[in-house]
Amino acid sequence: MHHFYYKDSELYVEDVPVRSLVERYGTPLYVYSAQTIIDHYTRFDHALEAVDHLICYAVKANSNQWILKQLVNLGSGFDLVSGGELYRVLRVGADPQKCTFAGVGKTQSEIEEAIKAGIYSFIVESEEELYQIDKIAARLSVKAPVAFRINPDVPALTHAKITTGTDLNKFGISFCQVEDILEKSLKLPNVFLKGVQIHIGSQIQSVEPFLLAIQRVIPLVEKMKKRFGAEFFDIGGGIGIVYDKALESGEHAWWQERNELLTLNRYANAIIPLIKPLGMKILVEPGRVLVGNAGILVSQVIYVKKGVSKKFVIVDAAMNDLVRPAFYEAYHQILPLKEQPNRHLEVVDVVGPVCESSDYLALDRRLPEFRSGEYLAVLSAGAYGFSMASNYNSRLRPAEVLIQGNQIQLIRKRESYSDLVTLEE
Ligand SMILES: Cc1ncc(COP(=O)(O)O)c(C=O)c1O
Ligand SMILES: N[C@@H](CCCC[NH3+])C(=O)O
Repeated sequence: MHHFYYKDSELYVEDVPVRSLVERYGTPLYVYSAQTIIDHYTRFDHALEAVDHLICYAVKANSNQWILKQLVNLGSGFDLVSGGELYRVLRVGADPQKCTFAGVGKTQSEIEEAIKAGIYSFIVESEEELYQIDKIAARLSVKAPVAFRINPDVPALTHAKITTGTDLNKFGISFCQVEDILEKSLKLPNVFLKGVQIHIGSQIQSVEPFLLAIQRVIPLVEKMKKRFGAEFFDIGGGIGIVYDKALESGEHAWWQERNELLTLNRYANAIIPLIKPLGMKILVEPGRVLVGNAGILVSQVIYVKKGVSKKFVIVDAAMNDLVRPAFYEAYHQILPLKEQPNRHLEVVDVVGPVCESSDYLALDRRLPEFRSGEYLAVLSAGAYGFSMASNYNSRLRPAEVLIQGNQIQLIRKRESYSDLVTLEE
């Protein structure tokens, strides 16, 4: 579900023609729909209403302050993985008591910053980290809240690079080591057990891996509640979204819930019978499912090149702007800003100007013929799009605009050449 659709053959975001945005702000340009984020958050919140819950948005998915502000206004908490993310959420008025701090490599200064900010809980990923938190908390004369991230060793049935819950991954404490570390933690004077967390991966498209992981850890979670006073069970994020037919050309944007999709309701209905009997506060850490389909990346065709074996549509957005295709062979739907029903379809690679053969947005994609100067939209780019962007090849990172109804807000300016070098002076 999202608010991108065609009207009179023009691509719109909410009440605004995308064309008017590129004329004003240029390309490449990230365009977000605020209403889509609000709708997703609200749906998730309703879907979980049978349990005492807190949604902690995974800031890494899209960390623009104005996006975070939308989520603060909705009452969201935040899942953080760095001091930088903590800094961002505090700046936009997030309640630290709704923030968790995960990540395998929290530094001393990050731990200190999080304790001083008064976060709800650390999500501890190793024994050494636990001792470090205890030591820093002692120095600050406080008791720090900790939750253990259990690695349940289950397959997430997703891309290997975004699987996190098996013993081959660096994340969490192995299922079989948790009790031993828990016993040790009880002897530490400056930490106390607040909860348990799992997060098995990202872009998961069926409910089974979630069920398997939850079922696997439930006996341990119960024990941690009854014997050691854990108050929350954080079941992580990872819910996948639709990338292939995010918007069917010619159709209205409100795509129907299709049977095969892992919808928020389906997810909630499947897991609630398992977690409700625990009587604990349930945390979820969604990133992609809240913002993924709320953003597009708009780009202009620079050249069309007919090679011997392939035809290349060369655009002004590249892997530095959206790395997912290069990094995960990810599929993002591509649409013209202006529908041209009379154009014939052809198979092309849509590529950027970066000097890497993996710099592509689409490979062997059947698309309506594009001509230089025309615009296209790469859909479902709201999560892990700008937040993973870089300045590789000394390219300037794109501007970002947020739309709500007919309101247009430039939420990040396009970088300039001087931005590239200011920190080197
Ligand atoms: C600890 C943790 N929580 C939440 C998320 C959010 O994941 P997703 O965007 O797939 O919901 C991630 C990223 O995979 C993560 O590492
Ligand atoms: N960055 C990844 C997801 C990883 C999520 C963080 N653990 C993506 O674009 O799909």
